[in-house]
Amino acid sequence: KLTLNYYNASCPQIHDIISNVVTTKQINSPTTAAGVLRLFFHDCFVSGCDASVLISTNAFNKAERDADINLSLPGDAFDAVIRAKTSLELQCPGVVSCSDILAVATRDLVSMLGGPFYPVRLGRKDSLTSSATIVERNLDRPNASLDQIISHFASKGFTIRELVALSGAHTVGFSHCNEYADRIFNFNDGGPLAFDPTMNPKFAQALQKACANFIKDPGKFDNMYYQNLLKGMGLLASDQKMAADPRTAPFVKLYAANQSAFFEDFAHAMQKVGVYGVKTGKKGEVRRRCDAFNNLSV
Ligand code: HEM
Ligand SMILES: [Ca+2]
Repeated sequence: KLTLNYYNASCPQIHDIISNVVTTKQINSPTTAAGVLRLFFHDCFVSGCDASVLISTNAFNKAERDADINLSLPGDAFDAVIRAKTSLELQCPGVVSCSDILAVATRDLVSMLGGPFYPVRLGRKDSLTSSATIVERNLDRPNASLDQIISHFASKGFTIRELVALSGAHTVGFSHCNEYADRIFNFNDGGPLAFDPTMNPKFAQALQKACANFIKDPGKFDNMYYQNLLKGMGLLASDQKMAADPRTAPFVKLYAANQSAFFEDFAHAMQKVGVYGVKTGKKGEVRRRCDAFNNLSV
């Protein structure tokens, strides 16, 4: 139901406006791109790509963004979308949905980091609800088993190959220490410096020293993530398991060896994420502000 030319008549400048705003934002705050990519994923996997993650909590409702797993989504990512919305409201008031902005901004930022460019179909409506309570059951934690993650992705219609390709998003951005501390300290109660044996020992020891915000390569979207997994240098336990498991390892090896194959599969899977659970027609609205429903009494 979504189309490439949805705003051709109502807001022909949509692509220029979004791309200008997010480019400026990315230059001033280089962590924006990874943040927006994660924000998009956390939006789409929780009740579809409908900007439900952008809603602010108020006295009557604890919104998705205040669910524990979303607290580490960076403010700069939200800010990028809000800035694009502000600019669009000046040029084409009340026309472009926040969920479409998030989808286009994500694509623009991925390609700005050197990742693939892919078409984004438009016409999503924004959600009429946002509830913190449904978030955790729709997103995986790094300590989930690969069985859990695979079956969760399958339940949303994503194949194992698509799971491995989408996880390549972890080639950019960073992870807070608490997300992998259980792998580098006191692993299986083996003492304070015991680490997960699937990790490269030098890597584990370096992380123990530096256990702070660990920068991978926030600046570039490439297939390093898969090459690192093969060297035991995956940060998250869930990622590292993909290099060892026979169901996922063939794809990890393929993408580590062949960046074009990764880009092609990633681009395809991102388009699929982008139409997951979208709302059209009366099932949603075009929000005036991305952080609040139009009917402020709900
Ligand atoms: C398969 C299950 C997944 C798990 C368990 C997972 C878990 C995580 C965790 C724990 C972090 C670190 C957060 C922090 O410390 O702030 C992270 C970061 C990130 N995730 Fe995932 N993730 C998964 C899938 C995905 C997918 C499918 C995408 C996008 C297509 C994605 C995009 C990102 C990005 C871009 C970051 C870096 C964010 C930043 O630098 O601000 N993740 N993920
Ligand atoms: Ca959503």
